[in-house]
This record gives sequence, C-alpha cells and structure tokens, in this order.
Amino acid sequence: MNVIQTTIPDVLIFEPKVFGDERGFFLESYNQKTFEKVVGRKVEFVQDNHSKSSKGVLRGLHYQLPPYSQGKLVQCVVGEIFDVAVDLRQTSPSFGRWVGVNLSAQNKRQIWIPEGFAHGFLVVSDVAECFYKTTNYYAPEFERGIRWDDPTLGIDWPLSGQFNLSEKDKAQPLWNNIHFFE
Ligand SMILES: Cc1cn([C@H]2C[C@H](O)[C@@H](COP(=O)(O)OP(=O)(O)O[C@H]3O[C@H](C)C(=O)[C@H](O)[C@H]3O)O2)c(=O)[nH]c1=O
Repeated sequence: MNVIQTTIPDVLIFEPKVFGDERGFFLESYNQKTFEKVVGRKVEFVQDNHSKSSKGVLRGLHYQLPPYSQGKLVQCVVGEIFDVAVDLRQTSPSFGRWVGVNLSAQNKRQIWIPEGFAHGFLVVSDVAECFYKTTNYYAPEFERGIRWDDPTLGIDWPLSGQFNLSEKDKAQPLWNNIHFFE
C-alpha cells in the first residue's frame, strides 16, 4: 500500500499493492488494520455505495450534517473520474479549500475523505463506476450540498461544456449560504 499526501493533510490517496499475473490481478481494496494505521484512528465503515455514470455526469457536491456526517473511501472500478473534496471544517487551516484527484480503474487509486468534507466527482471517461465506503448511514434529511460551479470555491473541473447534473444538484446553494461544521 502506498499513501500519497494531498494539499489537505487529512485527505489521503491510497494506492493498493497490485499482484498481477497471467490471469489478471489481485489487490486488497480495503484492509481495516492497514487503513487505521495510516489514518491514525479507529474508522468504522457501515455502508458501501456503487454508482454508474456516463461521461460529463457530475454528482455533488454533497455532505451530511452531524450526527450523520460521512467519511468516504472512494474508488473508481470502471473508467475514470475527477474526484473532489471540499473542507467544510471551520476550525481547519484548509477551511474552504478543495482538492481534486483523478481516480481510475487503471490507476486503482482510492481517496480517503474524512467527515467534515463535501464530496463530488465528474466522469471523464465514457462510463465510470464508483464504489465507495461511508462511515455513516444515508440520512437524506441531513443531506446538504454546494453548487458545483460555486465561484468562491473555484473548482477547476477538467472538462468544459455542458455537464449532466441531477435537478437537485443544479439547484444546490452557493458557498456563502451553507451550513458549516463546527
Ligand atoms: C447517496 C444515497 C442515495 N440513495 C438513493 C436516493 C436516491 O433515490 C438515489 C440517488 O441518490 P442521489 O441522486 O443523491 O445520488 P448521488 O447524486 O450519486 O449522491 C451521492 O453523490 C456524492 C458523490 C456522494 O458522495 C454521496 O454519496 C451521495 O450524495 O439513491 C440511497 O438509497 N442511499 C444513499 O446512500
């Protein structure tokens, strides 16, 4: 397992060790002991999610308020996405900053996004399937969002042109109107 720091210290990139042979490959996509040693604390994942999207789909930016805030371990098992985390923790030195990472079936990278972040991704391949673990259950009444193109955040999405968003995501509030994590 190789771990890569990002510009936001608590957001980490994991590169699992890949065992290739003439049949294909094997890798451990999650190992609790290894993961907790890297993260430095107990982490309990309670839900696995799987979504499939076509090119230009942008899902996000989403988060859940406490007590249902979710840490996420995200990987792309088909195609490629540009995955973004935004720090909503008001006491954080990186409050209001974002980090973007390309995750793909080819690079097999995973991104660990702790509780207190908004999350979203843009599909850059023809099709992408994302598989991610969350540290809390889905709680729609506690779900909030931020507009993907918020000018304060200034996220540098890699594609141009029309993105495919849900009606919910087209109507997400701007940064200046959201609730933050204490
Ligand atoms: C997130 C979620 C959704 N659903 C149901 C609710 C809707 O009927 C349907 C699609 O939900 P939604 O449009 O919110 O899906 P995404 O736009 O992919 O939302 C996700 O996108 C970003 C990238 C995230 O990080 C979150 O996991 C999540 O907010 O699945 C569930 O039943 N359980 C769930 O955990």
